[in-house]
Amino acid sequence: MDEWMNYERFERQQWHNFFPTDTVRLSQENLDDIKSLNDRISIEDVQDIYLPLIKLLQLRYQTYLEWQMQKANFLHQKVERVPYIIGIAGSVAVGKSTIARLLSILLNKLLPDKRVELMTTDGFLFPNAELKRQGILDRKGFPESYDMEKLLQFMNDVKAGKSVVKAPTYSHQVYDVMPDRPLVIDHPDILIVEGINTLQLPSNQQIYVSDYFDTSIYVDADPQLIEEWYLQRFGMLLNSAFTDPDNYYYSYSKGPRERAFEMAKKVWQTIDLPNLTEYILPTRNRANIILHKTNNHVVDRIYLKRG
Ligand SMILES: Nc1ncnc2c1ncn2[C@@H]1O[C@H](COP(=O)(O)OP(=O)(O)O)[C@@H](O)[C@H]1O
Ligand SMILES: CC(C)(COP(=O)(O)O)[C@@H](O)C(=O)NCCC(=O)O
Repeated sequence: MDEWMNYERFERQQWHNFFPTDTVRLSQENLDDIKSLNDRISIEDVQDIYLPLIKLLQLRYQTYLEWQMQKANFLHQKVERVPYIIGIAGSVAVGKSTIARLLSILLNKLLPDKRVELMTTDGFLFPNAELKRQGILDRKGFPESYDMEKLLQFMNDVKAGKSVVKAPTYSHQVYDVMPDRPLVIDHPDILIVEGINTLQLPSNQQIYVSDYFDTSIYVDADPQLIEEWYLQRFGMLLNSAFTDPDNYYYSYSKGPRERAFEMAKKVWQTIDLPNLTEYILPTRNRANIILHKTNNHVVDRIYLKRG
């Protein structure tokens, strides 16, 4: 069966024409925020792709608020403010967290009176010590390496409107979870949840994390390009490790650079690529929206699920 049959496909120019963004002026402050997030993000992409996407998300959000009100009236309940949750999935290093942060800047611009928060599911990985104990350190990122029960409980608490919910965090530099640095989510209007596993069915649970999503986005690209982006990011991690003995990559940064890159290439080939092929890519067509990227992270087409 054609896995694309329930999607409509839009080319870049066509997508841009749905919402000619000459009408939205990004302030210098917005541009500075975007550039400080990642100075390689193309502002043309922001105008052509992400602003129309934000407009679409805004329309979905308005419908959601309306539905919350209708439902409460029907059930004779008080209208509660329930966070709207946007999920972002895709391979390691495809650019999920960059897009998540960009969307949060743009949502703040378009909906200044709404509070937007951001979290990543990396924090729900088991600590390295536990992965070692189970003999699965080389399976980091695979479904069994996450505490999915804890993640589902987190999603449930947020959707139930609990006011202060803590999420554990992860550091790429330390290469481990940071139990002392939880992220506090305090009843946002919109929560963006980003992670490779956000559209997966946990192996030992019956609930999908995405059951809590009001919109889901899958970021897609050719695995060969993603490998390139993975190695570029590795290069940046290596550069910043040089002066920091606590950094996981410190010893690699002191040795020959080619050796470090050989190691990173091997990690991509033996861990992240098989994870993409076996567990992440098969979740692609659960997403409402698929963003397809080509060279230099440029989005060349977008798919919208019908209905
Ligand atoms: N739009 C973009 N333009 C340029 N570089 C990008 C863009 N998005 C991501 N990157 C770079 O690609 C690499 C992977 O991005 P990241 O957001 O860390 O991916 P993920 O969260 O999916 O692992 C990083 O080095 C990041 O700076
Ligand atoms: C922590 C991660 C699973 C999360 O992925 P990301 O935030 O990069 O999308 C990944 O970065 C990772 O560490 N994978 C294990 C193999 C590796 O070192 O790349």
